[in-house]
Amino acid sequence: MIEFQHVFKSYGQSANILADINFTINSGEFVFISGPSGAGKSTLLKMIGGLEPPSRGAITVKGERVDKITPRAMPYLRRAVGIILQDTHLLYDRSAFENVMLPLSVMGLNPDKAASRARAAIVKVGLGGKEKLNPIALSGGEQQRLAIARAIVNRPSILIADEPTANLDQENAHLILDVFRDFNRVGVTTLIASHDRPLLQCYSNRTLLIEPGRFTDLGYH
Ligand SMILES: Nc1ncnc2c1ncn2[C@@H]1O[C@H](COP(=O)(O)OP(=O)(O)OP(=O)(O)O)[C@@H](O)[C@H]1O
Repeated sequence: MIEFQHVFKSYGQSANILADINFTINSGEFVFISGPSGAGKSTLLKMIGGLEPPSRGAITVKGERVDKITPRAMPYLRRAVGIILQDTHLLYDRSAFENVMLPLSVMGLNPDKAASRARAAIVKVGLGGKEKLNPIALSGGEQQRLAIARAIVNRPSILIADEPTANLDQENAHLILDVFRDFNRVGVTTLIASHDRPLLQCYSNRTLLIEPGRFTDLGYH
């Protein structure tokens, strides 16, 4: 489902941040990308989502070569991969509901159908009853859950999240990971970058470790 073959990445003239990365993630897996700050976790996730090109190597997502993606194939990738970046990019000039509606409006879905899907997504992340609030009125953990609702509203088969529990206390961090777990249980392939090893150890999963100059597939625990 996601395959990296001899992938290298550097920014501009800088040295390689990621060098000769090889791995395969199968459909339905729950994978953590772990490692110290600055090692390249965000870069790896962005490359899967087609937001950052590799410098060299092949990246295949759902049978599409992302490193060679054409503008025509981009909407397919956008729908297939739900992305939650470190900055949630929520819009504070509209309600929680309107934030979740946004990706559906872009797709041109029938408004009634879109509204019921958006409502269902909000309920799924535990924010039922808060749809009319501006995201600014939500707690950090709730804003993170709203970003998850917006990422899954298009029913992607892959969900990737960059440090979704950063700045959250333990209880809220677990709530967020439980939300991802629930989506994974219904078949969504899930990748989460986090440097919080103790938190990750609470979940049975596969871990890919990125350290400066080194990539290790730690397998399942
Ligand atoms: N757009 C960019 N242009 C230049 N350098 C970049 C860019 N994005 C990331 N980098 C550099 O690449 C390296 C890896 O960054 P990345 O954000 O992927 O690491 P990370 O493991 O996700 O870190 P963190 O846990 O702090 O988010 C860092 O040295 C960073 O400064």
